[in-house]
Amino acid sequence: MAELDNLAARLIDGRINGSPVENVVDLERIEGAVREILAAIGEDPDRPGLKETPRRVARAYAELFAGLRVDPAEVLKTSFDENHNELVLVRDIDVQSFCEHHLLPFTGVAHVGYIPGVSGQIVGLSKLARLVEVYSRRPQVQERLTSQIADQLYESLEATGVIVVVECEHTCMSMRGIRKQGSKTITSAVRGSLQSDARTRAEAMSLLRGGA
Ligand SMILES: Nc1nc2c(ncn2[C@@H]2O[C@H](COP(=O)(O)OP(=O)(O)OP(=O)(O)O)[C@@H](O)[C@H]2O)c(=O)[nH]1
Ligand SMILES: [Zn+2]
Repeated sequence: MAELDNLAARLIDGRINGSPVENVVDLERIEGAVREILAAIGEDPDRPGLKETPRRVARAYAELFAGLRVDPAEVLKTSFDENHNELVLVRDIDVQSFCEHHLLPFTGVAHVGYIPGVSGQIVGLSKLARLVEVYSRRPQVQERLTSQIADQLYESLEATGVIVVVECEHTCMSMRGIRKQGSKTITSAVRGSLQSDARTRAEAMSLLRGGA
């Protein structure tokens, strides 16, 4: 498992640096736990329809929680010196994560923007989406997901400012519990000049809401 500690994320295609993620988690342990859950809810884990289920769930979990084994800093390691000093914003990055309270999915979008630092270092746009992926593919709360993305970007790029807005629907609120469908939770994290300068922040907010 240690082999994964420093690998860059290749999570969007279900692989980490070319290795299927299922090769690096304890599949048998997950399988055993899933068998237990099936038995505990009153199912027969050995009936034909469920026989392969623990194995399938284990492989699915390996993929869904692969972000735990990836160093987010690695994702942003490749940067370019472009001398660009204004806002770069990628809107509507798909988010698929799991609330850590119920291990149920929450899904939606993330908008990620930054103003490069004095050195003008920029990163490939896909790296912003990969950063979202690394932090999403873990047991999460939406607030932490949002601030982790912002903090990593701020730190790794030595950015002047960062803005991250995440909008998600939580199935733990729609499928169970209070059962309210369609409600969206919106969280934001701003750092640096995007925190201290209201005008810059307002401009970024307008862009991420679809303005020009
Ligand atoms: N702040 C925050 N809360 C979340 C997130 N995901 C799930 N939750 C909430 O976590 C809380 C857990 O509350 P508990 O009272 O411990 O658990 P519960 O009895 O299952 O709560 P109910 O969902 O109200 O039935 C719930 O209110 C969930 O809505 C998240 O990303 N951020
Ligand atoms: Zn939940």
